[in-house]
Amino acid sequence: MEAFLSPKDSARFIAESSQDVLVEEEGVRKVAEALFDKVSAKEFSLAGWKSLHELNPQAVSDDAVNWVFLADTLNFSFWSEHEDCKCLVKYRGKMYSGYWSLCAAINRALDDGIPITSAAYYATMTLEQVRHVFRSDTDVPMPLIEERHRILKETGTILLEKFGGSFVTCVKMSEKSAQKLLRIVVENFPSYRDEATFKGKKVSFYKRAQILVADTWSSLEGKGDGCFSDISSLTIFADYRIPQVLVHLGAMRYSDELMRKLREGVMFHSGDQQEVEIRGCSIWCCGLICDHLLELYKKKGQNMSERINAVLLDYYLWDYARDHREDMKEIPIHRVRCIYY
Ligand SMILES: Nc1nc2c(c(CN[C@H]3C=C[C@H](O)[C@@H]3O)cn2[C@@H]2O[C@H](COP(=O)(O)O)[C@@H](O)[C@H]2O)c(=O)[nH]1
Repeated sequence: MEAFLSPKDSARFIAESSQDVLVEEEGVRKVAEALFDKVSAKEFSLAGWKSLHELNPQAVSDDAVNWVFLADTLNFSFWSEHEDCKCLVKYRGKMYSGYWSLCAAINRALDDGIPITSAAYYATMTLEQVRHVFRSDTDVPMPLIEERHRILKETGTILLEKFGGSFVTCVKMSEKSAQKLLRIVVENFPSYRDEATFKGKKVSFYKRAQILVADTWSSLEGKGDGCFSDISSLTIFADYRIPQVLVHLGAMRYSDELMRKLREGVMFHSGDQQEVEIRGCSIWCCGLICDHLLELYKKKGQNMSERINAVLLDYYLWDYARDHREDMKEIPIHRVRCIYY
């Protein structure tokens, strides 16, 4: 059976023949220049994963790694039909939305004595128990709750049967290689197989698998079993926020026809040509921004390959998108209900 192209090779192939999404070279250059001074900021650092996000586990521990595995197994599809009518989770007096509503629900369960990050528990949860743990504090439930239940059962059972119930086993098997861990995840956990066919070729994005490797790296602070020698080989994580911010910043552009569909709130399906073009061009665009940033520093005699990679660029742009919702409201997200992002 023909193998899937890697996310990086998929992105190159998609960007080369994309019809409705364009990577703007001039825009890429401008974004790289604008980020030049940001690279040394905490928002562009590995430490930012903990210091900027109170819901992320702060310890370096097996429990933290299993927290990350649970969160990234369910890290998909939080967008709501109406911005003012969405799932919110209240945790320690603060309301959280989107991805952070998932993290708040996980931490709320742990505080209530529910061992939600233990595979032995989540592999056998009933749908009612899943609804309770991930309940919203508004009357809008978290999207795709039935799918989340199915995936918890499937993923928890595999982790118990093949890896002793702990994602730490997978991390140790990866022998400090991000690509090896990525392969272990995609080969063993079906819900992470974020793949498509584009113009006759088998392409991959592996958004949740790649962010799982990245969040594991961050949680372990890039040390010990998390000292991945090839962390820079990962791409950004093709979700629905990164494309929005790239278009907002002028590094990427949609055709008039695609922009019209996005503005009308048209629903796309995972694997549609325009959806694949949005995701593939986002990955390719961010790879060019990274290359340009490294080049700018190289011209100043500085090798920044330890400080600039797609993971840190992604985290920075995703957090930027979070903090600039209002400024970006003219650029609609592309709407897909799927388990991949
Ligand atoms: N590319 C990229 N996509 C990311 C993340 C994260 C969470 N990462 C945090 C954890 C540590 C880092 O420091 C980040 O702060 C979630 N997502 C995706 O976004 C969407 C949710 O968006 P909204 O509805 O606005 O919450 C959904 O597809 C989800 O899968 C990321 O980092 N990069």
